[in-house]
Amino acid sequence: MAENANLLTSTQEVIKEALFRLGYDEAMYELLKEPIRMLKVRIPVKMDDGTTKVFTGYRAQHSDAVGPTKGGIRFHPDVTEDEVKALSMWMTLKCGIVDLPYGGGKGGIVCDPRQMSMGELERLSRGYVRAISQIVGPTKDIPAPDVFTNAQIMAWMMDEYSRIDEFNSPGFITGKPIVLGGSQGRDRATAEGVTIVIQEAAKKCGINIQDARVVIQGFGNAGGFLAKFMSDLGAKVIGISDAYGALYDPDGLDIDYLLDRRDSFGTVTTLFENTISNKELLELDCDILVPAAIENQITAENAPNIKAKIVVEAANGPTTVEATKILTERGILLVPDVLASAGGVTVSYFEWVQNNQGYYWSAQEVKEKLRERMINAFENVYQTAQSRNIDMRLAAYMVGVRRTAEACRFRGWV
Ligand SMILES: NC(=O)C1=CN([C@@H]2O[C@H](COP(=O)(O)OP(=O)(O)OC[C@H]3O[C@@H](n4cnc5c(N)ncnc54)[C@H](O)[C@@H]3O)[C@@H](O)[C@H]2O)C=CC1
Ligand SMILES: O=C(O)CCC(=O)C(=O)O
Repeated sequence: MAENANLLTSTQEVIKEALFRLGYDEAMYELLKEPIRMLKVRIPVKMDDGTTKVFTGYRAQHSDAVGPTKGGIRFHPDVTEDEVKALSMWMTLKCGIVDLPYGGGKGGIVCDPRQMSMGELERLSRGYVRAISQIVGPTKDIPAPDVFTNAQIMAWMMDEYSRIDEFNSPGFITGKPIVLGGSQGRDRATAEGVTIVIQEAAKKCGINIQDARVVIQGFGNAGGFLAKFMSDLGAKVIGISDAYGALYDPDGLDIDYLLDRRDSFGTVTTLFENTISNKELLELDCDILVPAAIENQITAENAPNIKAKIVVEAANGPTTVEATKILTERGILLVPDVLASAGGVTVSYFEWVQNNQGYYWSAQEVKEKLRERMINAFENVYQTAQSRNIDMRLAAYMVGVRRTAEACRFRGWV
């Protein structure tokens, strides 16, 4: 049978199995198999050359049974409606796994920010907020950064929403600059969460981080901070990549140097002649492999060739359902995205809480609170997988979907 690389339908397969194993019926699956709300917008933007270009954007809200919806906004040429829907469903699962009072949301704009000026990006960001303003807000749906979006874009969006709302609304969006109500530690939170689960997974597999060889696909917010944290812990980061290629050194790469040379879109390999492909990178001999870029990177085709002992998904959706089965059967511990990358939304939640109370925490406080949630989440998913003899992705879906299903039941929806 051909492999299912459609992010939405493959997510639905696992959600269905998770719900049925938890004892829910077909009606609950019918409710949770798609977002409750999906807005498609067209955004006209005046370009620097005087022309007008019209961009397509989406905002999906998977479930608001538990609380407001929450999730990032992606600027990428490959954004599709199904991708945004699947991403919003994964946010519901993440929030359930780390126990945040949210449902999942996600947004995306089909564009290539690498080809746009700062002025064009600002007008696009503000236009998107105007287009979706009726369905978002601090108590409805709270956006955040994702691929090719950053604190500056969050700042423009917050400013635009505040104008519409006629009120300074820092709680509308997270991942803001600190001076606009951003939280300490949000910029590094995704990678910090990934580092914590790598440490927990390594303990389970008897791997000493200081002896570990690590390969990371993607060198942006998630992959870049992660490479730094892993090399600071004494691991040897032997491979990294970006959208254009990969760098490999069996003796370990100089991460500080590469971070210094990287551009704001996480690109660094274009400065080097001696590169390998992303495909080759994923199959390198290593102990820990971290896909931290985009979806559908580990498939039934290359899963048999993966040499890592642990695969930790910092990216959303990098491994197909079929590849998950192959890796699990091969005895490779796979820590799924909805668990591994939940550090970002966890500190986003902390940011929103701080905005709501108007009192701000120290970096240390944020770090400790994040650590506690990530360790509990890892242990909960790991024990579920062990006790039910299922793979870590299905276990994570079971842990993640349970609270939303319960909330739907108590509300009398199903
Ligand atoms: N930023 C965050 O807080 C969170 C990010 N994630 C996920 O982590 C992944 C990376 O996100 P960020 O680091 O925030 O994005 P980013 O925009 O900061 O960096 C993306 C990196 O991926 C590379 N990349 C893009 N297209 C690629 C391709 N076709 N092949 C190989 N590499 C490619 C880019 O060159 C760049 O190095 C995404 O899946 C995102 O959804 C998950 C949770 C939170
Ligand atoms: O920080 C957030 O609210 C969401 C981050 C996100 O989009 C993700 O975890 O995929």
